[in-house]
Amino acid sequence: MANPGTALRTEVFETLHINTPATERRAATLAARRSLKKDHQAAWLLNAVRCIDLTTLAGDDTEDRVARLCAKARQPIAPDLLEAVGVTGLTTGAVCVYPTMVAAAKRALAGTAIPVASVATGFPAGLMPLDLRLAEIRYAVDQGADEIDIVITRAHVLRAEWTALYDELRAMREACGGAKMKAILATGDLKSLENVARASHVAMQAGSDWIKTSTGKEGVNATLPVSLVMCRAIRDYHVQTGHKVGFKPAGGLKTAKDAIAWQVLMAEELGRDWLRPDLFRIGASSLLGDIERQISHHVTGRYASAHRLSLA
Ligand SMILES: O=C[C@H](O)COP(=O)(O)O
Repeated sequence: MANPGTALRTEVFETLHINTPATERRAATLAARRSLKKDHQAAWLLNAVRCIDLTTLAGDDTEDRVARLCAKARQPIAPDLLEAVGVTGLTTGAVCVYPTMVAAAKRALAGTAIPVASVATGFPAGLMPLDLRLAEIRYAVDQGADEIDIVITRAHVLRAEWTALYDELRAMREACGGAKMKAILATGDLKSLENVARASHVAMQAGSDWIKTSTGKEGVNATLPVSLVMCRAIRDYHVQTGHKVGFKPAGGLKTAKDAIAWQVLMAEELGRDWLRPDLFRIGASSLLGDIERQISHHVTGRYASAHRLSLA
């Protein structure tokens, strides 16, 4: 269900303080969980696949590359491996592309329920006049995008301009129309965990359906401490308003181990509801390869050599 947002309520976050060492300690325990049984690991990895926003956001993207990405989204794991674990119909959560690639992605995914997400608003820096950023959202929606991944103006956070940030996000939300909105906070640019929490609250109050860590292009992208802070903000917002906002870590998630750690975070901090694609996405361009390798290991008992697995 879409998040309608609320009025801007700065009192929710203005005085908050985050204990950084405690956050880092808690995050470190998530990455080190040993309690997951082997059988359960395959199930967790398959769940990660259905939550992946399979992404290509490169300067040399072409319609052919996007078509190949979409073929992978339709069939992310080799059919013989899926059959061995008794799963059918597995797809990724979405594909994520630049606006000019949306039409090609829609064509390649015709007949499936896989949504197309488009970045917009001058991704990745967002340093364009607001009317052009809004026009870009409308272009992507016209092309058929089901979800829009916007970037925020980092300077609004760094200067504590909460009304400006809220108004900008509200305008973007409106430009999305019927498409869902993910707000990319670019946490690597925000300087402090307090700023990450404040930006998370403003993005949710303005009606974002997901809050997302990073573009994948910042110097530091998704980390567990930042994700923990964002999940706590989602939890607080849910308690305050009854609305469930999703979470999307993105940038640098490459291993099956990462996929497990972030799902443990969701399950422990937010509960099992947040392990579904409507409330959890992993933005990743290369994670699928390692997940497929681990599932292959689970099925066959050995690691497949690289030439046996598709190029992901
Ligand atoms: O939103 C997705 C990111 O751009 C993907 O980052 P990645 O290439 O590090 O997986």
